[in-house]
Amino acid sequence: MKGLAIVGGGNICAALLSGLLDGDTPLVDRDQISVVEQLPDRAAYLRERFGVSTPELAEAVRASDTVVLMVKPYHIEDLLPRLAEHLTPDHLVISVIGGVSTARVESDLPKTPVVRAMPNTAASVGQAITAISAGAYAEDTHLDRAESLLRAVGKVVRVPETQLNAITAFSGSGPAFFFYFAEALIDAGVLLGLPRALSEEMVIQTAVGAAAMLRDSGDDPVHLRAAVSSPGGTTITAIRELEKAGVRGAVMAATEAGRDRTNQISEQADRTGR
Ligand SMILES: NC(=O)C1=CN([C@@H]2O[C@H](COP(=O)(O)OP(=O)(O)OC[C@H]3O[C@@H](n4cnc5c(N)ncnc54)[C@H](O)[C@@H]3O)[C@@H](O)[C@H]2O)C=CC1
Ligand SMILES: O=C(O)[C@@H]1CCC=N1
Repeated sequence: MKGLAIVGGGNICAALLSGLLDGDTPLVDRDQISVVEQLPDRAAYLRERFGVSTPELAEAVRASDTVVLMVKPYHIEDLLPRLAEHLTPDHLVISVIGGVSTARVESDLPKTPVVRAMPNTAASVGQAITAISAGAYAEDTHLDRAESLLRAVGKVVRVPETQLNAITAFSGSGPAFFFYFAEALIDAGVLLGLPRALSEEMVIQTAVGAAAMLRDSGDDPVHLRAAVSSPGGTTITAIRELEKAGVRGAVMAATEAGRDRTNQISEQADRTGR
């Protein structure tokens, strides 16, 4: 890689930078990374925290062959025409922008290879799952380039772009759903009379243990839950309450709502295209 330019230095950018640069053997040389961030205080934080440079757009694009877009969907109308002025035929654009299609990004750029990617914030600890799709001008070599970058911060799967709006609301948002459940369980421990710090410690380690079992045991969640649920015991008694409250249906409805919101963002973005 010649250099990596990231445009938009917010939460997902910080997660990617943590995953790439933290640790004893950084996966990418920090001298090769520049972040274009419009808020001066945020740019200063990124320089201080990650040791990356924060130049203007033109300079960052000139010093790179890969440009990662990490702005909000409503930022693209202003950004893409300015980006187009600085791109060369050697550039690959990786767009992480939720709900914005490769066709919409391409519509403001000069026949540029675009790969759309949906990671999640677990990139910060090298445990993301990222789905990627190629745009009209991206070839396998471009997908390979995007994959090798994103593999440095977790797993990568290649999917048809038609699945990416669902995936945005599913694994893109996914960590938030697990954090939400952890929050609820910590409060539940407090309700049962445990000190909050102890409840938090127990919930975090229980989540880590359950995640490791899901990944490593070779068993599916149904069997793993059955093995915790003794006949006539405490677990099944508690699970009945989750079923009565419709938690399973609520999870499905929540992801549908997220997917619908992503579709709405896509339509709004398409209306601003050329
Ligand atoms: N936060 C997450 O977990 C994930 C976010 N995404 C996607 O990543 C994108 C960014 O999300 P967040 O980081 O959460 O948002 P954020 O609001 O934290 O960060 C966006 C940053 O872009 C900057 N920015 C906007 N326009 C700019 C421009 N023209 N030049 C330079 N900087 C500019 C803003 O000042 C802000 O710091 C969104 O499109 C979102 O859908 C994708 C996967 C996961
Ligand atoms: O909430 C959002 O819009 C973004 C997309 C996926 C995760 N965060």
